Amino acid sequence: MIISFWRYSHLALAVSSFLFILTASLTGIILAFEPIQQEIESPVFAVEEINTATLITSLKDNYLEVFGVKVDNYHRVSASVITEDGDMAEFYINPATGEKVGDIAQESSVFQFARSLHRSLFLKTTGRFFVGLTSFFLLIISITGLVLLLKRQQGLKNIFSSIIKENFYQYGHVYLGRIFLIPIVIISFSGVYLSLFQFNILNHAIFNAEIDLEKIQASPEISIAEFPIFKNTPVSKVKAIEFPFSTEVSDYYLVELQDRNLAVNQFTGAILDEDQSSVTNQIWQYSYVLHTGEGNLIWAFVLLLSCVSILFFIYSGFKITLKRKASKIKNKFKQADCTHLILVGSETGSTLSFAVWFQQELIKQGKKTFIAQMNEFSYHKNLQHLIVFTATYGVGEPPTNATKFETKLKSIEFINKINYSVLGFGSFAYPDFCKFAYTTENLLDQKNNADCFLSLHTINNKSEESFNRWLAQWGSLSELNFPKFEGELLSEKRKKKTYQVVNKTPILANHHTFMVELKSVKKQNLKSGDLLAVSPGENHHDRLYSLGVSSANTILLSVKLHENGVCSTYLNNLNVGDLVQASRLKNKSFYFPKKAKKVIMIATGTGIAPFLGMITHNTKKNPVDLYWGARDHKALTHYQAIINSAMENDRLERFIPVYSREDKKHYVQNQLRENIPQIVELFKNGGVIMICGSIFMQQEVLALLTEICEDNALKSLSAYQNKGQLLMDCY
Ligand SMILES: Cc1cc2nc3c(=O)[nH]c(=O)nc-3n(C[C@H](O)[C@H](O)[C@H](O)COP(=O)(O)O)c2cc1C
Repeated sequence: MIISFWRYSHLALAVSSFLFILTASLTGIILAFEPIQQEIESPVFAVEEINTATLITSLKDNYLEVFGVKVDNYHRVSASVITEDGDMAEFYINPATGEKVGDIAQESSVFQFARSLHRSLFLKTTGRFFVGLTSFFLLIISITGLVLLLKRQQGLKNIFSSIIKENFYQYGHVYLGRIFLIPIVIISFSGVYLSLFQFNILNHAIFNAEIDLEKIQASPEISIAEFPIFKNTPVSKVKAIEFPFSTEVSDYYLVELQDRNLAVNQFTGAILDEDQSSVTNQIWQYSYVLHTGEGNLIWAFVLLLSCVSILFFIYSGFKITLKRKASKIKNKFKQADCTHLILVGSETGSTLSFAVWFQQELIKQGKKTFIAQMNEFSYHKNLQHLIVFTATYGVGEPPTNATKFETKLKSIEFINKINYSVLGFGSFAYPDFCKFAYTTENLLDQKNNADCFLSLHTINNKSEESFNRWLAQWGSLSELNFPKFEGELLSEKRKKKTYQVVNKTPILANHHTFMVELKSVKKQNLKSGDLLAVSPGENHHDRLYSLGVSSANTILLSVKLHENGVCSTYLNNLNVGDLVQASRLKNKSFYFPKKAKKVIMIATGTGIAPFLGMITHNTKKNPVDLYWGARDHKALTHYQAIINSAMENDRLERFIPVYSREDKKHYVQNQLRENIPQIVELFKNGGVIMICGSIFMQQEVLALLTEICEDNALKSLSAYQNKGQLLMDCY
């Protein structure tokens, strides 16, 4: 696995503190309910509108003696008093009347348990230390996460732009990271800050009133109701008041306000001493409220959701890491003995998985092959073939393990002639598609003794089909026969199901196409656009087909019979009633849009199958145009009835067949060019373009769409793709 400093720090800290973070989040979820419960249960008094003078007077009127009052973060006022019956008691009061409104309840044992675990893991000082350290780790994990997010989204200004989907866990990790990053930074920072007090690194300043007792006056005495400081201070600003112990003039009120401490003469109301609350204390107060959610229902709820999100981050983070760890660089031979060298530029490991597979296949074919990261490039005179597999990051930049490649290459002289081939991995969603692969090819181009064996091939979104096309070309040039790369899609152990053939058309002469209709033996919910991986037998790999769902809810497959095609031959030999083993792969990114003012479907050949299903089930009668490219009108034979029925039922507005050997003799992209205003309208109005069929057609159509976007001052095509206005399933 190859990772950058930020990714490594993010991962290493998450792994090392995962058990503590897990405990803190689970207990945090429980504790978040406490302020929610308190907030709901607490009697509400308008403490902003009641002044402290009223509070003190009413207490003095109601009780024999008052020791003190406290106002908590929920704005509940409690008093410690001697009642008329002579009992010492502490309870909640109405601040306006001084009357008792409720007992101070014992904290529930669930919250007590969760709090102890949350604060000290039941390990006293050692536990508190680990909890503090965990908060610190969480803070760093959040900061490194932010850096990774900024890199992924290409800067702050794009932070809320749509996220490029690679898989569910990666998408969820980034999506929720964006939402919960700030609350988690606040939780972790406040946690660290509160911990500093536990270890006396920071201390609460204690207010020691400095008063010259000789000079305290008992006159002019005024009633408490007239004390300016009490009259002008609402109860909401008070944290605690300690009442004078006796009626001696040297005893005074000790008042703790939100922002300062005061000593107040009990006869004259004069302020005897005053101390601003220290910054440390104030930050403590904010940290405490932000960390616990006390007194703010909405924030408590945010804390609850943040703790739940941390659980998701832990789970999805591990899923992502395990996936990335799947491929590792391993070498069987010494580099000096190898004729083939594969260099890999990969940040998150997916390019590496292609490269490792290719290395193994070359070795199987008897080629001594070495694999290395691009940064580790070194030359040996036995080298004949240099194959570079590289991803692109940032704005067309190299992945972290390829940053030194250019310098290394410049310092190398190829003593003997070598052949090089570059394979670029990237995504159309980025403006600089596979740019670093182009840079690499240019650099190699300039070297002496280096010949281009196969010119640059680019792969969008880790497309296995596209990789297989490169493989076939590279194989034929080097006279090697490679099996198909079937990557993770097919290597995953999926459950196979049994399907029965309910219909099969004969082969269409000259076109070699046929339709198969399958029905799942057990009930299954399928959607047009899903993929069916058909098993042609034990010794063969599965083959993927885009499926359509017919009006009778059967699976429609449109198949082209290939001369040596194991799976297409297998399907063609089936008879009605035969059973087929296959598994369904959900392909959510290629479903018919639920809401779209207009849909343009573009297909060639058998790529029409999912669209046949989609138009059949277009019950809302959304306007759909279907462009379909084929050699001649006979190719339509199998699909004609479905298309006619969809048009009659207004489920398909326009069907535009484009025949390359008839009429104008042109291709779908030529036909689309005649309808540019309609495409511009569609992009502007949130319509959707769906493409299914050959990669060649896809590339031509994408080139046209890019041109249309540029010429008509629209957004970039990748922006529409990110918004789900361009859906593709090409092979
Ligand atoms: C943050 C980020 C930036 C990217 N930038 C580009 C880019 O500029 N051009 C491009 O073609 N692909 C870009 N990609 C797509 C990756 O190159 C592509 O997903 C590649 O298959 C990843 O390979 P890896 O898993 O081996 O690192 C980017 C991906 C991410 C996450």
